Amino acid sequence: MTETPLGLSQTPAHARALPPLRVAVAGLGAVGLKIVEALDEGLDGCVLTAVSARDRTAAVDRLSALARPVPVVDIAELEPLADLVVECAPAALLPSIVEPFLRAGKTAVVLSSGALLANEGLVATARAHGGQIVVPTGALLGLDAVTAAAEGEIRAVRMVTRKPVRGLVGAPYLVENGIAIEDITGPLRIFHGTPREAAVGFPANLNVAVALSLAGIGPDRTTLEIWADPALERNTHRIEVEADSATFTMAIENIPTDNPKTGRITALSVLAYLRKLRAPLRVGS
Ligand SMILES: NC(=O)C1=CN([C@@H]2O[C@H](COP(=O)(O)OP(=O)(O)OC[C@H]3O[C@@H](n4cnc5c(N)ncnc54)[C@H](OP(=O)(O)O)[C@@H]3O)[C@@H](O)[C@H]2O)C=CC1
Ligand SMILES: O=C([O-])CC(=O)C(=O)O
Repeated sequence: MTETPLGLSQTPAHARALPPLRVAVAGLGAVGLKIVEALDEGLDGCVLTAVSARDRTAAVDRLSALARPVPVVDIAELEPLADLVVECAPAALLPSIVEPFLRAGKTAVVLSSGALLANEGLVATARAHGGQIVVPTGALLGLDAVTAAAEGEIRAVRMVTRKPVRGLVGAPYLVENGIAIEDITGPLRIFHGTPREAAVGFPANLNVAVALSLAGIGPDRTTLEIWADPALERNTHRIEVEADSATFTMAIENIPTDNPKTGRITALSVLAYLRKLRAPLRVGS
C-alpha cells in the first residue's frame, strides 16, 4: 500500500491488543482473490479464516501459494468460521452468503449490491439480529459525499456509465431486447432508466449505480444512462448530484481486471474498509 504521512500502514498498538477480526471471502474471482492475497500478506486487525468458490478443487490450487492456508468450504459452512464475510460471488448467491452472518449478528460486506434490491428483507434480518450489511464504495467514488448530502435534501442524482463493449456483452437487457453491440463502431446509448431497472437488466455491471442510489435518493429517483463505447479501455462513471448543501460532479475511469466487467479498484475499496475497522485514525466516512 502507499505509505501515508501518518504511518497508517504500521500496526497500531490497540489493534495488537484486540483479537483480529476473522474474515471469510465468498467468491474467489477478480475481487475475491485479490482480497484473499492481501489478507494473507497481512492486513492490520484482520485475519483470513475461510474462503468459498464454485470449484473447490481449482480454488485449492489457486490458493496454494498462500503463506497461511485456509479452508475452502461451501457457502453454508462459512459463518461459524468468521466474524465478517466479504460477498464477491455471482449476484444470485447474495442471500445464501449474507443471511447466515446477519442472523448471527455479524457483518456482511456486499459487492453484488444490485441484488440487495431483490432481497430487501435482508435489511430487516440485520435489524432484528444486530447484524450489518456494508455496501463499500467499490468501483465508484464519493459515496461519503452522497451520504452526507442525503442528511440534507438531495434534489437529483444522475449517473452516466460508459463501458467497453466486452464489459457489457451478454447482459440480460441486451439479450432480451435484441440489442447487438459486438460490431458497433461508435458510442451507443443502450439503456436509460433507473438503477432498479439496471439491477435486473445488467446484474453483473451496474452494482455501482445501485450503491449510489442507496447512498442518495434511492433506486427509483436516481437516473442512469449506460453507453457501450468501442473506443474505451476503461469502465467510466460520471455522477452529478444536486443538493441543498452542495452541487458536485464526480468521475472515475476504472482499469478493468481480468474480468472486463470489474474494475481493479473494487477489491482495494474493500481492503481500505477492512483496514479502517481497527485503525486509530480513520479518514473518510
Ligand atoms: N459493488 C461494486 O462496485 C462491484 C461489484 N462487483 C460484483 O462483485 C461480484 C464479484 O465480482 P468478480 O470478482 O468480478 O466476479 P468473478 O466472476 O470474477 O468471480 C466470481 C466468483 O464467484 C465464485 N462462485 C460462483 N459460484 C459459487 C458458489 N456456488 N459458491 C461459492 N463461490 C462461487 C466463482 O468461483 P469459481 O472461481 O470456482 O468459478 C468465482 O470465483 C459480482 O457480483 C460483480 O458484479 C464487481 C465490480 C464492482
Ligand atoms: O458496476 C460494477 O459492478 C463494476 C463497474 O462498473 C466497474 O468496475 O467500473
